[in-house]
Amino acid sequence: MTLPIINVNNVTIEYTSRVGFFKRFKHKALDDVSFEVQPGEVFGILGGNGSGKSTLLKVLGGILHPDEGEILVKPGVSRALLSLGLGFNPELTGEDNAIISSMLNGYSKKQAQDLCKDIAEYSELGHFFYQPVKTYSSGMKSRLAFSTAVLTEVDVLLVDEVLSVGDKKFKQKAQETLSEKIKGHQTVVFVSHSEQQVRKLCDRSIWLKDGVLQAYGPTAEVISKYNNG
Ligand SMILES: Nc1ncnc2c1ncn2[C@@H]1O[C@H](COP(=O)(O)OP(=O)(O)OP(=O)(O)O)[C@@H](O)[C@H]1O
Repeated sequence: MTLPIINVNNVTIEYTSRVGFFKRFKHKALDDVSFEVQPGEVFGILGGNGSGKSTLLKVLGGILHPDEGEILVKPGVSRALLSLGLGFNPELTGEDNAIISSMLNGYSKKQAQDLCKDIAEYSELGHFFYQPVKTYSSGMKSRLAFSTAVLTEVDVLLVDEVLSVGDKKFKQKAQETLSEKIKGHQTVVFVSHSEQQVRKLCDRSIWLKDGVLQAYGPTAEVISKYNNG
């Protein structure tokens, strides 16, 4: 077996929220979670509402840092998180957000500006591409997020339900592009409520329940446990 591209070791994330002037509520969104993602594989994260899937994706994307445990990413590996409404500055235009995203992924300003033309075309946002993101609908934000992440070459794509919004035509185009990337051995970590999508796309998967890992391995086996549990 090759060396993992991402190694998740005993990761725990605890959210603290204020529930009154003197009271705080603590909740473990992830509890001692461990698994590995191999280069070139499509890895699925299954689980019901509130099970910790999006939190885990944010940890994998380096946006959240574990309270306990660690995440080891192979040196030099770039990651992009495709998630609705995350990471965009609402005051900036789609164009500026796309440029910043690509530059955060290691592109020079000139390279990012060149790529921007492709992102504008792929996203089919028309003149809205040059308007502030706060004027976008959720479907338009998802188009911008998908187009930016998928056209910027990154080593690991972290996909969070982005494919579930947008109109039928764009959704189909997005799925075809993702399939092409997968055929080209793109590493993808994929969160979905849809068992069929995970079954179709993912080699291996995990199932999370209340932040705790219930199953880890080949997707068919994980789905069978998910359905019985
Ligand atoms: N910023 C936050 N502050 C406090 N609690 C949070 C926060 N974000 C998430 N949680 C809690 O952490 C748990 C896991 O949330 P998360 O969004 O990761 O779940 P999920 O599996 O992605 O859910 P869904 O399928 O509904 O999108 C939930 O109980 C949620 O209420």
